[in-house]
Amino acid sequence: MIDLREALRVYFIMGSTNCVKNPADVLSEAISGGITLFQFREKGEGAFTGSEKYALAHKLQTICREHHIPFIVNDDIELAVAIDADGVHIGQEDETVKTVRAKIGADKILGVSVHSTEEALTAIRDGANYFGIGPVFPTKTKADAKPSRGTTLIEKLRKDGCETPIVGIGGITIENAASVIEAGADGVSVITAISKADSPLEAARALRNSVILKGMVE
Ligand SMILES: Cc1ncsc1CCOP(=O)(O)O
Ligand SMILES: C=C1C=NC(C)=NC1=N
Repeated sequence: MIDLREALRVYFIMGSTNCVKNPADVLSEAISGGITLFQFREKGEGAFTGSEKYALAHKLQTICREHHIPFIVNDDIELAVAIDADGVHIGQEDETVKTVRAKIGADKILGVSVHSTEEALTAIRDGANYFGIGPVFPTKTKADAKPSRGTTLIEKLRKDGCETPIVGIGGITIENAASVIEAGADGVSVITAISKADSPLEAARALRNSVILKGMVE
């Protein structure tokens, strides 16, 4: 298993509907800019389905493999298993953590979105490897996102002694990313900040510089 705390540092998420340019080009640029992990999230209005979704997933997975970047699939467990993704990310409304862990096996990465201490405890008990916590700041990307809550829950979990790797999500930009790390998250995950940038490469690089602690190995 990779060192998840490091892998979560600059966590890029996207699907075809988030991109202005060709998704493969956006991902390649983001990797060149220094993202540390990628999540394929093909969801919402106009998203691919079926064989087109599989084809795009495989194409983006190939790019990640070439650069040794972990490839995570959002929600679609069947797809993740079919293409041997490095892991999956699920929300509270998807299958249970227990069921998903059984389907993907012990050595895959399993991320879970949590919105409370109770959800976090259950996720850990059932085999989650990291938490996605948000929306931290207001976001327009996820239509049904809960109200943004800042870094309150991240700080609370850390104060209560939670050691589980955490990534913040929701409205994170180059300007506010450092505050999410300072609150105790191991990394930041973004869609818009990179996928809609004129230069996804420059955006990824700037985001990385804002969250990589000075002195850490580049
Ligand atoms: C998938 C998801 N979950 C909570 S907010 C969000 C969307 C984050 O997108 P952006 O980085 O563009 O705000
Ligand atoms: C909803 C989400 C929350 N957190 C992460 C990391 N990914 C997601 N898709």
